[in-house]
Amino acid sequence: MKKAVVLGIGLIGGSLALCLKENTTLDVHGFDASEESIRLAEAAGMIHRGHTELKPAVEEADFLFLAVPLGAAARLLEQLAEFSLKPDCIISDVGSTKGQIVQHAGRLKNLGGTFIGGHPMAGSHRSGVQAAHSLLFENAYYVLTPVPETPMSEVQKLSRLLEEATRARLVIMAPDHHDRVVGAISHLPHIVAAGLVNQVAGYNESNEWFFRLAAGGFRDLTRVASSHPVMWRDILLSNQKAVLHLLDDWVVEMKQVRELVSKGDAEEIEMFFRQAKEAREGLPERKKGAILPEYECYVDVPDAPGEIAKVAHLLGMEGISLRNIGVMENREDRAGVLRLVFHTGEQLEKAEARLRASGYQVFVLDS
Ligand SMILES: NC(=O)c1ccc[n+]([C@@H]2O[C@H](COP(=O)([O-])OP(=O)(O)OC[C@H]3O[C@@H](n4cnc5c(N)ncnc54)[C@H](O)[C@@H]3O)[C@@H](O)[C@H]2O)c1
Ligand SMILES: O=C(O)C(=O)C[C@]1(C(=O)O)C=C[C@@H](O)C=C1
Repeated sequence: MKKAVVLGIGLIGGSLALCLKENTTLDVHGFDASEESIRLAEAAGMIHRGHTELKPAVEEADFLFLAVPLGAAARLLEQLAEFSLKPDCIISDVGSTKGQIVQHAGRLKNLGGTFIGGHPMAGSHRSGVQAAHSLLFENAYYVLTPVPETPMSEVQKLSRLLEEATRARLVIMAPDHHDRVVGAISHLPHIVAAGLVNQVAGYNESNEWFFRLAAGGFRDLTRVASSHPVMWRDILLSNQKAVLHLLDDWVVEMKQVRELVSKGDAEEIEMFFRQAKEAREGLPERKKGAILPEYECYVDVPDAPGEIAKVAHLLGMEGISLRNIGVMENREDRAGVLRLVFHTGEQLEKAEARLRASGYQVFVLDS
């Protein structure tokens, strides 16, 4: 039986291990510096076998996946270069930037097997093995970044395995191209979200109404500011050039808005928002979930006993059936947010109207 080892059983590594175990015939091993994560992964049946020592974990491996923060991934690669891996072993990673790690692997002349950079474009602000789930990558793009020297047969082998395991859409990109694009749609937004939260947190220190009044807009826009600081530190450090360029453009963009506001230019201000709305509505849809698209909304509820039952009862009385219900944990204060998923858009609309009529605040996100 062929062996796959996931190094780092957190959100992404745990999800990948689950996918490999559920959807392939591979013997799936997990390695993590944290004994607790390995214990949890074994207990949840995420892996066939867990390790906290590297050498026995990677021996005889046919596939190795590095799923640790980028700084740790570079150090793990150096350690792997000291072992004699199987010559046909494929080593990949899931890191959010690709240029630096691909270059690093290329320089490690003793590294056995073939290294192919990888990055699933799916994730969460949550981290750790407890946040892992097997549908995380479904229908998401999964980028592979081979270099010209990488044998095509190995790229195909990895691509087929990942497609089978994760049901993601595999795409191939040059590492630098990947870093420029992902810098704009992921790294810059994370910086903006964190900067905004820090700015408002500063105001809130002397006046706590700032956080208390924060509603959908602030919360939607800043969800990702709850992400793992070490992971994001490593992402910015490993994508310095692209991020600096993007930040310069962002400053120009903000200066332009400042100018419009300072001039009181109504027409141009409206145009600024109109252009963004049109562009946002043109984003390609990403349908998640087994087969069905998600018809979902978020409802603010007081964090009190019986609140979930009250919402479910209201909907039940209208004959609206729920496909899924979840409690979001991203509220710092006393209220909570329920995520409701319906089978059809019609049911979603009906539920929205019913809940609003009963005084609930309902948010429907554009897909
Ligand atoms: N979180 C996301 O949304 C997301 C999405 C795509 C890719 N990624 C990338 O995936 C990688 C992992 O991120 P995550 O969100 O799964 O993080 P995580 O914190 O959930 O998991 C990381 C795991 O690695 C372990 N670990 C850390 N250093 C280690 C070391 N030296 N040796 C062994 N184990 C070690 C930790 O104990 C933890 O279990 C990062 O490189 C990140 O850039 C993250
Ligand atoms: O959904 C989130 O919370 C994420 O931040 C996921 C996200 C992203 O920016 O889209 C974060 C980093 C990854 O490299 C890929 C995906």
